[in-house]
Amino acid sequence: MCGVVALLSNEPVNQRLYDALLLLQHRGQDAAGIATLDGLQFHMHKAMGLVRDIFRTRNMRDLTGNVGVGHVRYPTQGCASSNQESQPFYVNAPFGIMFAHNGNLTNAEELKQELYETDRRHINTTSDSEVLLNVLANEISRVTADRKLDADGIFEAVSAVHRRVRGSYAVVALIAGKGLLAFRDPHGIRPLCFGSNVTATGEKEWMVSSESVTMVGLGFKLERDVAPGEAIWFDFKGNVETRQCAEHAVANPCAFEYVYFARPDSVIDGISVYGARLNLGVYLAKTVAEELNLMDVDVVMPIPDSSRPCAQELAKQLRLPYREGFIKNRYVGRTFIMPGQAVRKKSVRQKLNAMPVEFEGKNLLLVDDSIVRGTTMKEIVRMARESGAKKVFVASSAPRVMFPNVYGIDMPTKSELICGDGKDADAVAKELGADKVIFQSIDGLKNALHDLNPNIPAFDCSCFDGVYVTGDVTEAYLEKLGKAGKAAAKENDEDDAQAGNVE
Ligand SMILES: O=P(O)(O)OC[C@H]1O[C@H](OP(=O)(O)OP(=O)(O)O)[C@H](O)[C@@H]1O
Ligand SMILES: NC(=O)CC[C@H](N)C(=O)O
Ligand SMILES: [Mg+2]
Repeated sequence: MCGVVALLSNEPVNQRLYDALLLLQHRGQDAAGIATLDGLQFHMHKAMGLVRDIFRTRNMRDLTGNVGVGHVRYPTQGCASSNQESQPFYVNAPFGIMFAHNGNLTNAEELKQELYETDRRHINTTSDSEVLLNVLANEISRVTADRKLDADGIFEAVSAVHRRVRGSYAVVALIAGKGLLAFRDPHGIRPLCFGSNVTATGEKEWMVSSESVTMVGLGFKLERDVAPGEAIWFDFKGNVETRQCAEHAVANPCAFEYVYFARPDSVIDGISVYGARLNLGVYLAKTVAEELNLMDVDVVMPIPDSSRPCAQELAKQLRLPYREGFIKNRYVGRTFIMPGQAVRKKSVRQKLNAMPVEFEGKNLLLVDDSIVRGTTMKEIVRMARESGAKKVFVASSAPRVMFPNVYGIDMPTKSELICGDGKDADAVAKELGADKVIFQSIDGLKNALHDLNPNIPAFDCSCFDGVYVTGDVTEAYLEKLGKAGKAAAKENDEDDAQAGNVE
């Protein structure tokens, strides 16, 4: 999962793009970048690392201009440790395009070949985002071969992109001298919204962003989500046009955004992420009440951070005391989105500390938002026992994660998932060393989200139910992805070992 943002104003945007990226940091911790456009000249600074470490005053000073795009990266394809693959990406023709992408293409390999053989375009990295940019550039080139670029031409190009590209993509693209384009894949798997503000001189300025939290943080009014398949064109003359560019657009937003990825204070496709997490607690409480004798539970305890709203609501529903027993070191980032398994493991230990007073002699019901590889929960159960817990029950607000995710969450192989081999809850409990493990049901997850926006026909729940909404994901593709994922994981672990990040 990555974060994208774009700003179009009549005032400088560098500082505000930086502020927006800080608010999107939870979506990607590996690399970040900002590009601005000043007249016809792009300025860019991108590097590996966290936003606050990458941008120095001298970099910020160089990012002049009143329009720009930004990106925080959590790699899903290509090389995690290469600055070459951090975003924004740039192509100089047609016009000069600066581009940022959140998502993952499922036909990137075929497109790469097609781009070379047919469109005579070379892709120099292993990033699918560079592929997507070149498809877009090629289609804009084709449309403008014999006419000037206008909104119709832009929308025609995006329609062609939708016809050629499969997978998930939420995109912002800045075209030199022309305008700012935003579009979302026909299933709307990854989030994208836009908002506006009035500047000191009374002119309207625009922001496009992965999450609405940036609108609130920067004083913009959220207009709405970009619809699945829709494109929005903000030209530099001040016109804004929107069009549905997909033939069969249907909303299938990713359920995992609500479970874990997005910030709780964002609203995605009309659903408050915080509200979704509370409601997941309501449904999870029902399952817990069926499967556990509540007399056996002394306290409900969250695993900070993401599970807190769910755990609080669950405790309220079950009329059980809620206690914080794990204290989080606020200087350690999210562990799930770190690229190597060894460093993830080490970080869980650095990140969470148990307070014995909340554990000694007690039966705990630990609540986490998800158990994916089991890295977090294995350590947590061990720490709970070491701190004197009597019984350790575990509940997960997400169902069992059994299938790889191909739409922008880095879990490409079944073998790395604790439930990838179909393990049931009892077998998971054994592996984690817990007395019992209870998972949310898939219906519980779907209902918890549907309750909050019945207009969404279906959510992408592929990592839970194996249903891939784009319809093109084959066993052969998953096998190939698995192999690439394993190789990347090995490389990341080796890099971490070399850098001394792990023992
Ligand atoms: O089973 P695993 O593979 O360990 O993955 C699941 C865990 O990872 C995430 O936490 P993370 O530390 O990334 O972020 P958080 O602080 O937002 O909870 C998530 O909230 C779970 O705790
Ligand atoms: N998580 C994402 O959105 C990643 C974007 C792109 N696929 C990359 O690997 O850089
Ligand atoms: Mg967590």
